[in-house]
Amino acid sequence: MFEPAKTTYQLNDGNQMPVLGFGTYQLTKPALMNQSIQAAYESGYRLFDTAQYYRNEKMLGDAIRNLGVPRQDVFIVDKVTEMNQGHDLTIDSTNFSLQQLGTDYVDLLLVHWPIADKFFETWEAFEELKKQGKARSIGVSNFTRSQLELLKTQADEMPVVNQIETHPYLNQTPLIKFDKDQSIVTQAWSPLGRGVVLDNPMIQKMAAHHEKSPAQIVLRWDIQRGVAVIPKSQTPARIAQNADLNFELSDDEMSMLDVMNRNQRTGNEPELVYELGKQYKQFKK
Ligand SMILES: NC(=O)C1=CN([C@@H]2O[C@H](COP(=O)(O)OP(=O)(O)OC[C@H]3O[C@@H](n4cnc5c(N)ncnc54)[C@H](OP(=O)(O)O)[C@@H]3O)[C@@H](O)[C@H]2O)C=CC1
Ligand SMILES: O=C1CO[C@H](CO)[C@@H](O)[C@@H]1O
Repeated sequence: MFEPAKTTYQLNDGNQMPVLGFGTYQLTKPALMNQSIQAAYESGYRLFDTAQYYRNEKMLGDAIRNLGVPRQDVFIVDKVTEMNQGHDLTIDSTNFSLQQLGTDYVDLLLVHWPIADKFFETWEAFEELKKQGKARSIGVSNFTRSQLELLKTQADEMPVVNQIETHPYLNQTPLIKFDKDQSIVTQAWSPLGRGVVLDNPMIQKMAAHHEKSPAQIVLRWDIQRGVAVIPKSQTPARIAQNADLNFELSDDEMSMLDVMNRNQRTGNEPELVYELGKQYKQFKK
């Protein structure tokens, strides 16, 4: 039985993280943010995903406070943007993010993208923020296997979450397996491929069969393959629909979804972003 408010993954640091979360990228108007967070909370979402880059932390913090629920009832994910990486900037910008959100801690703090020239010092700052209780859990986003292996050579503690782009057209099966072997929970960003995968005829056929929408099929596939999801919608009916995942895909349906991969990204290629950091390091020498 999938009950959004109660279904969680056990993280490697002992904390629990909801399997379902709500993405807030591009929600930049207070009224729409309020309405969307209210609808999401009522539908059972407890995790809310933001980033310094989204310029909406204050708005999200206000919308959460407007719910009138205890702080511990929600799970806030924030991310330190490329520009704010490095030891001191990570600490300072996170303190500013906490002020913007109006909270003493985030439940999960992520390195938004791996940047070569700030790689280890950023993570050191993350470990300090965790010790100070400002981040209950620490993780990364858009890290490849080789970047996780590199981090392991110096990290005192490894990330507990890797938030990556994954959907049926970018299934990321090898990285998800590697994450799992390292006790890292994979969280899918753009789980709906920003809408692109919803037109797939085979997904539509499965949706008709289950009397569900294509979005529900894709989100259910993620949950059944052990991946956490953070779909975004500003449409109340879709917000509710994306949390209504109480059905099961057969093994055959799971296999069909598993082989739709086209290596098709909606966002940046993590290795390229990382390499740019390397080039910048050379340039500064
Ligand atoms: N770590 C990272 O680098 C990144 C993290 N993220 C995070 O992941 C979240 C989700 O990814 P995002 O890029 O927003 O894309 P999604 O894959 O969640 O797709 C969002 C789009 O799908 C539409 N949609 C939502 N639900 C349905 C539905 N049931 N039926 C039809 N269409 C639907 C939305 O429309 P509408 O809103 O109009 O309803 C919107 O256009 C972000 O909001 C952000 O929090 C995203 C990108 C990168
Ligand atoms: O979180 C994010 C929102 O989307 C952007 C555009 O694709 C990404 O670059 C960024 O990582």
